[in-house]
Amino acid sequence: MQEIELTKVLIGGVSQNQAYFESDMTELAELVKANKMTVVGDIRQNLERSVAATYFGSGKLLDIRQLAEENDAHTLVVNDELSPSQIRNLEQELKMTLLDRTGLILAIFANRAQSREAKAQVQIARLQYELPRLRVGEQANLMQQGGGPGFANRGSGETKLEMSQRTIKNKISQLRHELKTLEVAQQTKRAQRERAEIPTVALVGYTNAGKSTTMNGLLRLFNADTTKTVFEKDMLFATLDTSVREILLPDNKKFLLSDTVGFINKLPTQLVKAFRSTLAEAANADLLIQVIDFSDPNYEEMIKVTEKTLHAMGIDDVPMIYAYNKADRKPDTEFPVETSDHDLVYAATDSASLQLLTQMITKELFADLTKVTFSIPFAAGKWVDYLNERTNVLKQDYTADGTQITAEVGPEDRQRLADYITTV
Ligand SMILES: Nc1nc2c(ncn2[C@@H]2O[C@H](COP(=O)(O)OP(=O)(O)OP(=O)(O)O)[C@@H](O)[C@H]2O)c(=O)[nH]1
Ligand SMILES: [Mg+2]
Repeated sequence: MQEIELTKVLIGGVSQNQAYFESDMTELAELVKANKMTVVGDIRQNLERSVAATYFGSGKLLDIRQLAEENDAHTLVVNDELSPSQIRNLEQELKMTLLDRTGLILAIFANRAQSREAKAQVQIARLQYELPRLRVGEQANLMQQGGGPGFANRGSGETKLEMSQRTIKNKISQLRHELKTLEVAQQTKRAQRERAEIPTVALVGYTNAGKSTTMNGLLRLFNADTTKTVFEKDMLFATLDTSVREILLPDNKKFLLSDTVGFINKLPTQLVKAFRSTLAEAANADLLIQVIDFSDPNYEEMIKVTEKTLHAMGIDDVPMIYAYNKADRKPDTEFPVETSDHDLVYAATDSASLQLLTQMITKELFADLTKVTFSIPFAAGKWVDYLNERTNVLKQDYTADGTQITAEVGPEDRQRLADYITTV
């Protein structure tokens, strides 16, 4: 019963005349929705600086109380990360449950995490967030009971009311250890792929920009097996796990494409750290595609947030294509258009757009391919299979001595098959 009531929330924020306050609040409402709660009221206050003890000024607290009663709301979600004492004071004054932006994002991640790795990462982040907020007594931390507004009952499991700081710290190191083991397995997989020399591309960007839709579009265009598509939805943080898929192009070139977790303004620092290993796919990629929701008036700020987050993750030196998506929603915008070598305007739902994106990816990944003719004796026939499987074969003739084969190959293959080269 209580849980149903807790899903009705008020959202609130203190504006210090920030340029992006309005869109921040809209985003907060979206986050609330993504956490399966309903916004029934909205409170804003213009202050030079938020109040140290209670975030809002005292007059505003009365307004909030009234609005909460009128709308039967028992939870207040605020747009900033509050200090533990601010949360405590507000809960006491308002007789409401308080959830700050960080707590809300952590809650979404906790409810949405699927894989063991994502679950462990999110749980570490949550425990780090809770550590300074541990409380004893009757108002004790709702989140730990699993029945709070933030976290659904399933998931993290650490439900004891009085979990001591030490227990939490132990739990964190245990989870870190578990994560290490999982990471080793991932690294092995990555190393295998690297040995196979298949170039890798990672889709990165702000949450809801269209990364998963782009991935699925490319899969539908080039892969017969459409069971490999990933989850896409108009919801913040639809994707929490990295998925890697092979894209095989008609000319036999192939690359691996990964879909990754989206970023958001004020992404909790605990999560940035937690997701570093998930984003290892992006860090090790040969090329990043930054997907941008071009139809969002705030897209430039979203690019900044993405770049800042990538930088915080130590991902700085990977070449990037800026893919301005959802052009179909932007009036008077022509698409698909390659605006420069590293920029395109497109729609992930449009196949001509996906073809253009593929061309740009191909140009970047396979720039060092050259046309080479090999003469391969029958005894070395396995190399004929090798070339047919792995490269774009342009011509193939069978002669008395063996196979004459012309293919587009990279420097490694040229070296590997150097003995058989006839013309370059
Ligand atoms: N009109 C239009 N909608 C799009 C386009 N690309 C994506 N969308 C929609 O945008 C929403 C978000 O798409 P996703 O692909 O799930 O976004 P994402 O970047 O993977 O988001 P997260 O996983 O949350 O980080 C979905 O409702 C898509 O249908 C596009 O080119 N045009
Ligand atoms: Mg996604």
